[in-house]
Amino acid sequence: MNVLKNKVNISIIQLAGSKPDKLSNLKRAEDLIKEALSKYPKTQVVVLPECFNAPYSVKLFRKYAEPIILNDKENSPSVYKLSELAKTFKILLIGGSIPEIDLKTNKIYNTSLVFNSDGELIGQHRKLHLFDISIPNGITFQESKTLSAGDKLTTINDAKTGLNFGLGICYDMRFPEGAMYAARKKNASCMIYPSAFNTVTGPLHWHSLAKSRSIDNQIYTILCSPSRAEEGIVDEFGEPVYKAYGHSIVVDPKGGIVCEAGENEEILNCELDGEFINEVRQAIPIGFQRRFDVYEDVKLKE
Ligand SMILES: NC(=O)CC(=O)C(=O)O
Repeated sequence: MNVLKNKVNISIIQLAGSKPDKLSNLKRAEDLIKEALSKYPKTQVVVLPECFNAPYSVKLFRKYAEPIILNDKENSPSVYKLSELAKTFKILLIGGSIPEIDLKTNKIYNTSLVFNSDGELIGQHRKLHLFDISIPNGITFQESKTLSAGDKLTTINDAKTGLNFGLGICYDMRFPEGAMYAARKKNASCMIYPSAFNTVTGPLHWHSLAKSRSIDNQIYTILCSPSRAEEGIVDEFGEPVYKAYGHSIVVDPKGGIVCEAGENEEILNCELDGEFINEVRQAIPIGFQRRFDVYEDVKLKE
């Protein structure tokens, strides 16, 4: 089966770590999307990083959270802006992630929204695996203190670009089942993870995880991070809350790095090529060679 019929051109925007002013974060995203399209006019898909509209901070998620209401600039300014940008620039926009409040339950989620080139919301992923870790002399982060976890895997098929992809957020990439489900069950050609690793876990695992998700499933893996400012991501008092790793990256189905950013604000651009996926799968046909007679099939539910 042809996993991706036509080549798809994608720009990955390594935005500056978010500042306390939400509207200026949205404006910065708009400016860099404009820049991406003027530098790379063939761009069909744009990806933004995790928590691109607010400081990445357990204490601040609730303060910055907004409900997902369409066409409501006042109450859902980020949702409004993402839809407008997708429509204005005629792009499939993977809108990083934003803190979301569910007004029925009052719960907060870390949510990625996807808009097609008509500005329609075609997908929504709530971070499934919350980033709760404690590395001695390294970093402690407990998203579950204020966030709730999503309860669904997400794959999205965009009819206009022909891109069929799995979507996860950051820590989700550490759990291979999401990528396996997207690639094996849903025929996805890539996994896209808006992310924000840090300067402790980034050097440890960022590249290896991107390569693993690609090699295991013979798909493209796209990680989009905020840039690493000297002072890191700060709160409204200028206190550092998080230092993002940077190094946004695209890994191909063979495990090769297609492009990688440094630590500063930067725009990556490349093409996703379905023919290359086919070539890799023919050369190393692991898709047909699984030994479910020896080990049980992984129970990937619909
Ligand atoms: N920020 C995250 O969700 C994940 C992360 O930094 C890591 O897994 O490391």
